[in-house]
Amino acid sequence: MAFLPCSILTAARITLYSLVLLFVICIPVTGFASPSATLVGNETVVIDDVELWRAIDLKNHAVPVSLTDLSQLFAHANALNASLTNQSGAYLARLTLTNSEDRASSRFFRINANFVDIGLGFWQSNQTTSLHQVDFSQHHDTNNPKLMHAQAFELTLNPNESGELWLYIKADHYAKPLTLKIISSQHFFQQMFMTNALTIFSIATMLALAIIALALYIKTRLTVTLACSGYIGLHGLGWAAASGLIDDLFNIQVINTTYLGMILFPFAIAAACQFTKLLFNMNYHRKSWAKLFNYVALACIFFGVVTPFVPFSISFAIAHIIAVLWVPLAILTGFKMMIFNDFRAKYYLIGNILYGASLIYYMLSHSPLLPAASQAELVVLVALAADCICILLSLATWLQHKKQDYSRAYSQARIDPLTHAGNRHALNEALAKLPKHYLVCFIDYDGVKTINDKQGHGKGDELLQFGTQLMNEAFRGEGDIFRTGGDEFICLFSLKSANQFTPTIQNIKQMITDCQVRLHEKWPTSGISYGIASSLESANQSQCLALADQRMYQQKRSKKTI
Ligand SMILES: Nc1nc2c(ncn2[C@@H]2O[C@H](COP(=O)(O)OP(=O)(O)OP(=O)(O)O)[C@@H](O)[C@H]2O)c(=O)[nH]1
Repeated sequence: MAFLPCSILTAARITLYSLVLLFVICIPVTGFASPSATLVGNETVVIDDVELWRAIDLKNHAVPVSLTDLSQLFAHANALNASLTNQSGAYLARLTLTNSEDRASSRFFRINANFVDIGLGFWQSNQTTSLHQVDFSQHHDTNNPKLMHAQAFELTLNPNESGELWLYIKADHYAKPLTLKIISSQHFFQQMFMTNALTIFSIATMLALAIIALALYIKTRLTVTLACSGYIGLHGLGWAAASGLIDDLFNIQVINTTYLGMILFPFAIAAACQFTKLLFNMNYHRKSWAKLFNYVALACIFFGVVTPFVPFSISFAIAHIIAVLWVPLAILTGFKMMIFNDFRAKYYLIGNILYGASLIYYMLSHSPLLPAASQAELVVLVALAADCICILLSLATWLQHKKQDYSRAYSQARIDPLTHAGNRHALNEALAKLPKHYLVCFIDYDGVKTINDKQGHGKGDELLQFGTQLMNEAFRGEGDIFRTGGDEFICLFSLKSANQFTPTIQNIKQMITDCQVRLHEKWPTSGISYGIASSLESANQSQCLALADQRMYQQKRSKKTI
């Protein structure tokens, strides 16, 4: 009986020690257990970044080149408890892969990272000893698919082949969860087409609109068009860089161009501030608003200059804080301007609401609220392209109204407000355009002073208006009439050849006689005195005008002496 409690105690001790030992052994085993994937048919496998990547000490390691390097790095790597979003540095992943098919299976491995300085894949098959290496680094991915907003490489597994895929990645910033998607060729090419087509279309739209705005600036020299070009163009260039398009097109080795998007963004917003200020004429109508936009623009330029010299994660944060502050400011401005009945606000507001909505989607896609939201960058990019179209439309509306204002001012400066005949300014322009052969007719109304004195100035005005109307009707299509003084008018007739002089002079005389008859019916005490001179009789226009004036006075004098 004494033995029993002792053996039970020992057994309990052994069991306890075994459990502790098992627990101690299991911790690292479960902690470092590699995820695995089995390739079946066309199925897409998604591996979450939290369970995939292990953090490597960034400073004390060399880029792995062999299986031994990989194993050693992996042994000292730290498991992650969180997503790689907003992290930076070097990470390693080990994944057990099995091709369950009896045929070779080709798969694309899509790593959800925009910015990648070093990206290496190593395939160690269980069936062979050689280590197959693939480089998907941004600078060396020449043999890999050119996929915007992410990195990808292809791997073909033999029938029923299995093994381990190692992934080594290093970057200054991971903007989103570093999910790994293993996709069949069929699905990958579809996705690649859509992603690249939409990205290139959106960026091309932005750059084309920026060129249009720049062309408008060259033609009009209006600063608002230059600010518009900067606003749209810098956004377009920024996205071309951030999406990887510039890297894929030009393969620039000096710098990793994907990082440039964040550096260009503050400058794009500085241009947007100036565009907004100029579009709504804030310098004249809303000076405090103009000041605010100037300060925001200056702050953006400051951050734009600073960003290349700070760690990229800070540049990334600065750019995103600017976006989060800018969009509500732009929407608020659009709303306010709509309240002030400003015609330019319509497109401006629509564009910024679209862009703002896409940014909310982008932020939700990086939060637990909307984890299923995908292709957030693409959504933002397409919305931004639509925003840029709206921005150019608001500029077009601005220019249209400016043109109308200009035409109004132009005609107001050339039209006599009482009679609506051309004024002296218009006469000078018309004289400059006269052909070789022309006729000048000087006209002066008779008895205006008497009408003014006896019936009042209003009646005198009516006489001048009625007389101009009569002559406009009579000369329509043949001559242009201008008011040069109180009751003095000049009519210019352009002729195609010298043999038109005689018939045209006859015609003018007949037309003025007809006008006189109708004028007399309404104003019996008034009349028209006129003198005609031709380019044939004079050496220049001044002589011709003086001759016509002289003849008009001769006629007026002869009337008075009768
Ligand atoms: N109602 C009116 N009168 C004007 C206007 N501009 C000038 N006048 C008058 O037109 C007259 C022009 O002077 P005159 O040509 O000497 O006057 P008139 O009575 O036509 O004399 P004759 O030409 O010699 O027949 C002056 O009395 C001006 O005050 C105007 O815009 N409206």
